[in-house]
Amino acid sequence: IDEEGECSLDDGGSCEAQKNGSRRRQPKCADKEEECGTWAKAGECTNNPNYMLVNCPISCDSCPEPLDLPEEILDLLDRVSNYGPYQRVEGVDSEKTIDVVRKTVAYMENEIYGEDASHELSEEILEDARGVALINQLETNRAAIGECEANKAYMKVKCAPSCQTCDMIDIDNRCPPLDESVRPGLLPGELNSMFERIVETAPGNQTGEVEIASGMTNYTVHVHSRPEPQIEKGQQPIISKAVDKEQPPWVITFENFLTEDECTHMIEQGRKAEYERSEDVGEVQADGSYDSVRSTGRTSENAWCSFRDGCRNDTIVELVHDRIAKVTGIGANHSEDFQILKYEPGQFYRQHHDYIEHQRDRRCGPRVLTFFLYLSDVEEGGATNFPKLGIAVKPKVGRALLWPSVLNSEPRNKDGRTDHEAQDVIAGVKYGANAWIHLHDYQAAQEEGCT
Ligand SMILES: O=C(O)CCC(=O)C(=O)O
Ligand SMILES: [Fe+2]
Repeated sequence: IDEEGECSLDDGGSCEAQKNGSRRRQPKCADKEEECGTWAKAGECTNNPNYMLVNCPISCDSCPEPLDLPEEILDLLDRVSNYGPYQRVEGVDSEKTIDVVRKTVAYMENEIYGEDASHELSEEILEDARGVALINQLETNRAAIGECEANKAYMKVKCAPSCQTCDMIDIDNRCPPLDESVRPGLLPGELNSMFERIVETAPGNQTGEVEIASGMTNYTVHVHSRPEPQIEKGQQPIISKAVDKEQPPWVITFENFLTEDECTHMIEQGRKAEYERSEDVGEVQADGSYDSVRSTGRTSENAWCSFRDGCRNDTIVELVHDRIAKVTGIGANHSEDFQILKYEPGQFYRQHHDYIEHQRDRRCGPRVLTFFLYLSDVEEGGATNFPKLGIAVKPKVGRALLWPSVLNSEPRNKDGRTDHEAQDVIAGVKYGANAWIHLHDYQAAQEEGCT
């Protein structure tokens, strides 16, 4: 402390503490395992921070700076360290954040680890509450600014301790089974009748004048593959798996499904949401979600057109979702957010199927249809090829491609014949968009973290 009574040296706060006359102590910061040092040397602090920063803070050099804080808060921070890494609480929301920390610690000590705790969460899930959903700075801050309510699906699982929702980490608690009385997007037999109706009613396929309904375009439909109608000696179409397997699946394209302006607008929306390297579905996590993994079979970039970036509720984007819903007869709530794709020369997506097995038994149900939109012309390459069907569709601005991932007789089950690939773009840039349509309400399932 200098002559004017001010602290002239930056000594990490010790002088300030002396000056204010407050007592100073460091939160108890200790390694909890003997192997901490060895693990830290092996790089585990960066490879496995969820575990290491909680259990080996000394070896990871993550002990907090000496703090000039009241005893009650220091004590609180020590108790937090039983469940997550040390945190700094600072900034404009620090009062609210400290409140969240108080509630969180009490919740963990009593309702989760207390002697009278009545939950039935497994060890694995509790581990997850400390790992994936550990109490960290970011999550308490988010909880403090009301994110537990505003961003429910994510927060209740990924920030469960701070939102006091650890029971929600268990997918069985979070996602009760779907009400059997809810009508699925397709009943057995409706896949064929849907495609037949789409072909028959395409405005561009009509002879004579047609009125284009509001929000719709004057598209024409081309059939690349279809099952021959199998009509019982009377009138009813035969709905059977045997017939499904004998007959080729539907693949149709739409010309002028989108206007050029709509295509440009969607590409721009993708830019706002930011194109990033595309990923595939990875491994199941303790909370029942699946992580995403980079794969060598898919080298494009994509952007999700979600509410988060104001994309899904963009006027044109909504118009396109509604157009697809009118054509398929399946509500836009059954559709995932558009995944807007960008392929530069040399980029591709190797042979795969869009059906995701684990979703068959989830609230959203499986993907039943892919409505694929071509948003740009491509100079050379970039066709969507169906190797098992001998069909290749070239990109063209405004064109759309529709195919099923499931069987007409069993809309929950995969039709393995609609494997496809995005061939290498050779010259130009290809933009496209996937709308994956599910058997059930995908948007509702997504909001609950149940996909
Ligand atoms: O880009 C294409 O033509 C198809 C893309 C595709 O199959 C996918 O994203 O699942
Ligand atoms: Fe695909």
